[in-house]
Amino acid sequence: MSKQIIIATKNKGKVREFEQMFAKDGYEVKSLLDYKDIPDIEEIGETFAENASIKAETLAKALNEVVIGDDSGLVVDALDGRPGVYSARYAGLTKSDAANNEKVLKEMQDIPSEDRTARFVCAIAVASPQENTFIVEGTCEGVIAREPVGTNGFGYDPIMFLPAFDKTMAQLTANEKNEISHRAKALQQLISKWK
Ligand SMILES: O=c1nc[nH]c2c1ncn2[C@H]1C[C@H](O)[C@@H](COP(=O)(O)OP(=O)(O)OP(=O)(O)O)O1
Ligand SMILES: [Mg+2]
Repeated sequence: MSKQIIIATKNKGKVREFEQMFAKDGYEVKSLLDYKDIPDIEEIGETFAENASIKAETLAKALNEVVIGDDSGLVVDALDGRPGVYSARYAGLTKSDAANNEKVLKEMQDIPSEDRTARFVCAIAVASPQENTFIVEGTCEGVIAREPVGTNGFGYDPIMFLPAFDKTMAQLTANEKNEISHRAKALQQLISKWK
């Protein structure tokens, strides 16, 4: 019997990263892309943790299985924490990564280098039909670039510059990103606290 993890996400970039990170433990990853009959889950929470819980609990209930929810996004200091929980829909409901990046860069155009600090945040919630929901969080610090650079990853990766690598997140290989990302750190928390 193959081990299976169900993630309450429709985001292909997240699914790919969870597949990469769970592959070494022999888990098969399922997502909302495999359960087409589940209605859209509304992200009405005010925090990443709330939205991760909403996604995980909704699908756990629908499937009567243990489910993981991931709510994540970009928090920019000079923008008072925006896009934050609105990261996916920042430039509109079409949820375009390119348009979101463009909007952040435009809002940041007059912000000097030293004030361009930002972080990715990822909340992961584990919901089960029987037990209380369990939530962990990971962050990854960087600065907002002047223009998009790199083609790996997804979302805001091309505009998130990581001084320690002298590269944007979109210039890292999948393996490099999966060692240092907010999602990787949240998953490490989950694994260490789960036992
Ligand atoms: O590693 C990342 N590198 C770059 N950008 C990222 C990352 N992780 C999340 N992000 C961005 C994508 C999206 O603009 C938002 C997540 O929004 P979020 O609602 O959690 O996900 P989503 O709507 O794309 O899929 P779903 O809700 O079905 O999981 O933050
Ligand atoms: Mg979403």
